[in-house]
Amino acid sequence: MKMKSTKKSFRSLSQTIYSLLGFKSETNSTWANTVCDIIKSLPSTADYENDYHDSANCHDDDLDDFLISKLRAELSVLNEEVSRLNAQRRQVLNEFLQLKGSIRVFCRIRPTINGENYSHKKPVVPMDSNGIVLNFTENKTKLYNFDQVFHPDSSQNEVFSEVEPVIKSALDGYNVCILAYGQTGTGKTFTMEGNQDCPGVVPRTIEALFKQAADSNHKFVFSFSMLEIYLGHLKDLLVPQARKTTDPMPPCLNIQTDPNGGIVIENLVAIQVSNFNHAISLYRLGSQFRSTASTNSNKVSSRSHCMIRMSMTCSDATERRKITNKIWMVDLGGSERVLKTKASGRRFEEGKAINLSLSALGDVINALQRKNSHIPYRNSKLTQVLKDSLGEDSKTLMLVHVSPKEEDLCETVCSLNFALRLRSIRLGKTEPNEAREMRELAMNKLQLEMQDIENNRDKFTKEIKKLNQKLNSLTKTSSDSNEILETVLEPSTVKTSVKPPSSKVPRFMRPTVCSTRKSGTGHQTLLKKEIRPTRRKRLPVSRAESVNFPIKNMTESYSSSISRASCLVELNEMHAEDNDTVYSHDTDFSSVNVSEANQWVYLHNNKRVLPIPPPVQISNPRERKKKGNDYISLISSTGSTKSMTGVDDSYTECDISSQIMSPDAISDTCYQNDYVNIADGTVLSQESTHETWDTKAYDSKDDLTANVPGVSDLLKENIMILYNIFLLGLGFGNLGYEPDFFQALMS
Ligand SMILES: Nc1ncnc2c1ncn2[C@@H]1O[C@H](COP(=O)(O)OP(=O)(O)OP(=O)(O)O)[C@@H](O)[C@H]1O
Repeated sequence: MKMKSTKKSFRSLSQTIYSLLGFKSETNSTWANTVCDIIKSLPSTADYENDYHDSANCHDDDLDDFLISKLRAELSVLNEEVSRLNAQRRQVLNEFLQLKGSIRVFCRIRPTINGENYSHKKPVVPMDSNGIVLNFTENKTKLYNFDQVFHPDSSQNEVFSEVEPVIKSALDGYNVCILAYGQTGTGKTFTMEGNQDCPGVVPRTIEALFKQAADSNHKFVFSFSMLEIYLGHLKDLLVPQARKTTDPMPPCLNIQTDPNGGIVIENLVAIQVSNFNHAISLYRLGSQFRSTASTNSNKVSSRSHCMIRMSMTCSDATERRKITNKIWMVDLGGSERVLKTKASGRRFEEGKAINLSLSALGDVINALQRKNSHIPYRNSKLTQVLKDSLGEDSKTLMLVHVSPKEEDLCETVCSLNFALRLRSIRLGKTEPNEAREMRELAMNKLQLEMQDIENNRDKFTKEIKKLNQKLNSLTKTSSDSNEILETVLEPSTVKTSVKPPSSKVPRFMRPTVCSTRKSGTGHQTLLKKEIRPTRRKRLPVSRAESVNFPIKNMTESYSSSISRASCLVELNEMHAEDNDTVYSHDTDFSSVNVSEANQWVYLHNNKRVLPIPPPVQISNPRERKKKGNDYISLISSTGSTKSMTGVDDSYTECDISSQIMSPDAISDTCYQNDYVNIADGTVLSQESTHETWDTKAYDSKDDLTANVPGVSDLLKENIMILYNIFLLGLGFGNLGYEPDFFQALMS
C-alpha cells in the first residue's frame, strides 16, 4: 500500500499545481513547468514499483495492467473470429444471391380498398409464392412467374423479409437498387413508405442498415440524400424549393461520371446520419417536398420518381467490394394510360415524362439481362442516375405492383409484361422444373448455413461488447490518473481543452481580474459561452472570447470591446424581445457584462461617449425602446463582420474586455454588494439595481425611491447619484482605478 499512497500524493500534487495556475502572477505556466521538472527529477514510479514488487508480489496497478493485456488478447482473438465469420457469411450470401439472380422481380397485388366495387369473377389470382394468373374471359387465362408473388393480404414484414438479403449485400460493399413499379394507385408508395402502423421498405431498410452495421464489427459512416426526377429534371428534396419567382433557384443537379465509372450527382445534398431517427426525420422532410397531385386514379398521386439514397463508407473492412457504396430506394412514378386518366396540360406532361423514363428503365434492365454490349443508359435521367447501381456488380430488386380491379386489367397486363422483360432469361419460364427444384434446395441450404454463421457471429459480437466495456472501465481509471499531470507538463493544451478545476479551489484562492490579466491566463481559458443557471450560483473562472469593438472618436480609456458571444446574445435578445428587455435572469453572464459596460461607457449614435449614463429614469416604454434601438444601431454599425472578427486600425481602441470584470469577479461583487431595500428589507441583487433596458431593473429602482415616504425629487436624484458613484467605485475599483478618479469624474 506504500506504493499506492505515494502515487496518490503525486496525483494530488499535480492537481494542486494546476489549480494554483494564475493565482499569483508568479504562478504561470513557466512556474508550473519548473515544479513539474522537479517532480520528474524525483525517484521514478518504476523505482517505487520495483521496491513494491520486492515487498509484495501483487499490486492493484499491476493487476490492472495484467487484466488489460489479457482482455486485449482475448478481444483480438474474438475480432479475428468475427472477421472470419463475416467473410464466410459474405461468400455464402453471394452464392445465395447468384442462385436467386442479381436482378430479381417481385409482384405485389394490392388488396381491395373500402368502397371499391368488384365483379363476381376475380381477374387477378395469385397461385403460389411465385405465380399469378390473369383471368381475361371464362376460358382465357395467362400465368406469370416471378421470383416472389405477394398476395393481397401479405404484410409489409413479408415483403421486407425478401428485401433483407440485398441489404446485407449493401453492407458488403455492393451497390443496391430497390425499385417500386406499377400503375398509379396500386400501392408503390405504400410498399416503400408505408404508414405509422405498417412501415414500408425505406424505414425498415434504414433501420436494418444501422442495426447490421452495428453488429458487423466495422465502423460505417452513412449519409442520406433524397431527390426526385420531375419532368426530366433532378430536384433535391432536402433543399428548400423556390415558391415565388423571386426566390433564388436551388442549384442545378448535374449527373457526372467519375474516373472509376461511378455516378456523381453534382450539388446533391448528402447529410451524414448517425442513427435511424436522424435519417427518418430527413426522409420525412424530403417527402413533404415531393411533387404530388390528385388524379382520376389516385387522390394523392406521385407525379415524379422519388429516389432515396443511403451511401455508406467503411474503410476498416478491406474485404468489402467498395469502400463507399450506396443503396437506392426508388418509388417510381405511376405508369398510366393517358387516354384512360384523361389527363391534360401539366398532368399529361407529367404522365408522358414518367412513361418515357419507365420505358427507358425497362430497356436498360432488359439489355443487362441479355448481356448486350450496349446498354442504353443515356435515354433518360432515371437510368443515368442509376447507371452504377443497375449493372453487373450490383443487386437490383424490382417490386411490380398490380391492381385487383377488372377495369385495370389492361394496365395489369402492361405491368406484368414489363416485369417479364426484366426477369433473367436463365430464370424465366424456360427453366425446367427439376433445375428449379435443385436451385431452391441449394438456396435453402445456403440460407441455413448463413443463419448458423450469423448466430455464431452474434454470440462473439456480444462477448466483444462485454469485454470492451470491461476494458474501457479499466483503461479509463488508469488514464484518468495520468491526465492531470500531463496537462500541467504540456501548458499549450491548457488553452483550449482543459478547464481549470476552479470549483474545487476555495474562493479566496481564485484569481482576480487583475491577477488573471497580469498572468495572461484569462485568455487561455474557455472560449465557450457560459450559461448562468441562477443568479446566485458561482461561475467558473472563465472569460468569454473578446473581440475588439472599435468606436470612432474615442479616447483610449473609453473605447470598448465586447465578447462576441455577448454581442450576439444581446442582439438576438433585443430583436426577439422587441428591444424592451435586454436580458433575462438566465441570460449569458457575459451579456450582463456588456450591459454593465454600457453604464460606464454609454454610446449614443456611435458619436458621443459619456462615461456615465445620465441618471434619468426612462419610464416611457417608447423612450426605453429608442434607447434600446440606439444600442442596436451601435452594435450593427460597429459590430459589422469586420469589427466583430478583427481589428480595424483606423479606430483608436483598446480591449475593454480586460476592463470589464470577469464573470467571476462580477459574481463576487454581487455577493458582496447585494443591495438592501430600505423600505421592505428585501435583498436586490446588484444586477437588478443597475440601469439597463431591463424593465425589471427599472421596476426595482422605482421601488427603491417610491417606497421611501416623503422623499423629494431632488433627494431621489441625489440618491441615484450616490448610488451610481457607489457602483462605479465598486466596478472601477476592481479594475484598479482610485476613488478620486470618480470624484473628479462626478464633479
Ligand atoms: N398493401 C396495401 N395494403 C393496404 N392499403 C394499400 C396497400 N397498397 C395500397 N394501399 C392503399 O392504396 C392507396 C393507393 O396507394 P399508393 O398511393 O401507395 O399508390 P401508388 O402506386 O403510390 O400511386 P401513385 O403512383 O399515383 O403515387 C393508398 O390509400 C394506400 O394506402
